[in-house]
Amino acid sequence: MYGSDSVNVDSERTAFRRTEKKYKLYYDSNSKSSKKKKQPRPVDLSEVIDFKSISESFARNDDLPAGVSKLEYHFDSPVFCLDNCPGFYFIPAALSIEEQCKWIKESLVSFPQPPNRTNHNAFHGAIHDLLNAAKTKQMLVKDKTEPGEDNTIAVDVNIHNHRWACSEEFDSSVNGKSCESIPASVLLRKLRWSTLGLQFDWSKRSYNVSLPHNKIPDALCQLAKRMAAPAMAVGEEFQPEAAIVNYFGSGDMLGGHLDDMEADWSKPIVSMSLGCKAIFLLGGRSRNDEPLAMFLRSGDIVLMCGEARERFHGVPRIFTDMENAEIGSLEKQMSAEDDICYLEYIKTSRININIRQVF
Ligand SMILES: O=C(O)CCC(=O)C(=O)O
Ligand SMILES: [Fe+2]
Repeated sequence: MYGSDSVNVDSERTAFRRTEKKYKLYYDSNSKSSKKKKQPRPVDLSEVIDFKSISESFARNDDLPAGVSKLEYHFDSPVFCLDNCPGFYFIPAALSIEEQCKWIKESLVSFPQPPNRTNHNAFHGAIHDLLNAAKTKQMLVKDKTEPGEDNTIAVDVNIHNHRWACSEEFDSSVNGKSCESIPASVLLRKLRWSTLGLQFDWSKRSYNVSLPHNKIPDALCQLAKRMAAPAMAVGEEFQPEAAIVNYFGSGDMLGGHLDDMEADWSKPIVSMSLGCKAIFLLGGRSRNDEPLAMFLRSGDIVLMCGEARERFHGVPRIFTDMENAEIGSLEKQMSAEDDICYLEYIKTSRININIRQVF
């Protein structure tokens, strides 16, 4: 899926890699060394397909650009298809602002909770309550104290060999013992993925059904079933069994890949975008095929099934600047005091939840 081959083996000679480089965030080399704030290298976005403007012009005058069709499907939002890419569906603004906020919060609060795994498991083991710990400025303390020894640090949670401690109370020289500590805010910033439902084992590139897991939460299941419907055969219902939540910060990208670990490719992957706007690349069966670039905004849904699942795809860029991020309505919706931590996070981040039927 996101195997390291996606960027390393894939040389810059492939069309996919060249397009990734075209849109990737680079800083101008001379501005980096200067005292001035570093400036992103300007990028030409004129070839990026914009389904928001396609949708707006369709609503105004029933007009669609060549190669784009609208599916005859009774849905609140229009469902667009690409004529030369069967199995690919784009539903712009499919989620209301309220739904977007709900799923941003869930992605930060409950989705990274064990038994769901995250990229932090490999180094830190299971971490509980990350968002709350970041909100209350705690540190993850890896304690070298032997079990049973006295411990004077304020302890809020005690899991395995690490625990949350208040930053003010934490002193690495407590008891003269060396402790490793990492601010929860740093761990939250470095959260890259979490897996829901059946757990995906990245090292084996397969689902490991023996790992403990919870079912996909009911509300997410219902949403995925509803959104998958335009891509399902008549009379069939999508069965959400696993989901991967991707977290992107400024400069992060998801290299070109195929999602090929699910048994039945006729079933769609339901992929929802939250937060800052991104560029999505939809390539062909080979990395040598020139990919199409399109914007993904908060609330957009993409479905990929059938032939579309054989196409390389990836996310080379997210936009975190005010002008391009396009999260004004989200910011307004999250302006309440209680939501500040989510707002601070999402102002410079994108979250993607993609839901899969595994069997
Ligand atoms: O972030 C996205 O929009 C795409 C995610 C994706 O392709 C994946 O997780 O397999
Ligand atoms: Fe993917």
